[in-house]
Amino acid sequence: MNAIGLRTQDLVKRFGGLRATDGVTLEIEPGELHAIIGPNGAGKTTLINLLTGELRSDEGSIVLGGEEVSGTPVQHRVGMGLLRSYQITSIFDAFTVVENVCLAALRKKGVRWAVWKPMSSYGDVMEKARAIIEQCHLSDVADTVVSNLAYGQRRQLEVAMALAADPRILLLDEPMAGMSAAEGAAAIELLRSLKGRYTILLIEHDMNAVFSLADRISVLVYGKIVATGSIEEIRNHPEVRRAYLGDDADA
Ligand SMILES: Nc1ncnc2c1ncn2[C@@H]1O[C@H](COP(=O)(O)OP(=O)(O)OP(=O)(O)O)[C@@H](O)[C@H]1O
Repeated sequence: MNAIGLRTQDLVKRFGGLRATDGVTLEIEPGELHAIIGPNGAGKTTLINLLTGELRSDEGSIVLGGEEVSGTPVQHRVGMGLLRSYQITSIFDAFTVVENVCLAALRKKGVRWAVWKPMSSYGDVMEKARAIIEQCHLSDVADTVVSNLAYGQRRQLEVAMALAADPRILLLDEPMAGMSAAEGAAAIELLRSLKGRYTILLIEHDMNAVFSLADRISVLVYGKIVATGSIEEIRNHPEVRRAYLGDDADA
């Protein structure tokens, strides 16, 4: 397994007087699917931005695959295999699905795409792209121009493009947001098929998705982790029920 782990210790991010990340200590094992849940404004996106390097922490450490990375830029962490499913690379609407996945793979290899060369001339990359597309259940639309995709397919493509860059740890920020029930079910299926092969940090509001996929869950409230544990432990945790699920929650 190529997956790497991630640890944070006493991580702090302040916005003026607000501690959006307030002493977060997390330990994510290689190959684990670890979900982070929490109410709106709890600091989930801020935490992801600290992990990718888009934001700089004020205090604390981030250790990726054994290396302290808290002072390093985004590209260094991408080079270590830390990939975020959106934003890592822009999708070209006028290109097909397979062309977009090829571009993501080429970028990772440091190869610049020569516009006058047909994609098919990048044989090995094309082969890899097709395999990833199949894995992401996008084969039927592989040669479709992205602007014609359904919303859910576009979100699957974002994951496919992250996979094309050979991730060792994937950060997924609400991958099911805005999806229909059928699209959400397809996305859950995709994530299930990726489980164990990559380390995955999943931020998701859809509790069905979280409870059906996560190995462990951490609950973030006002910038602090109030609980980390298995699905059962989180479901039954009194503070979690009070702060997040609602005291009468039986979900
Ligand atoms: N750049 C910023 N400047 C000032 N305050 C910020 C900034 N970014 C986030 N915040 C504040 O930090 C807190 C955490 O925000 P964050 O977006 O990380 O929460 P979240 O858990 O991702 O929320 P949501 O579930 O609604 O996406 C919020 O109070 C937010 O208003």
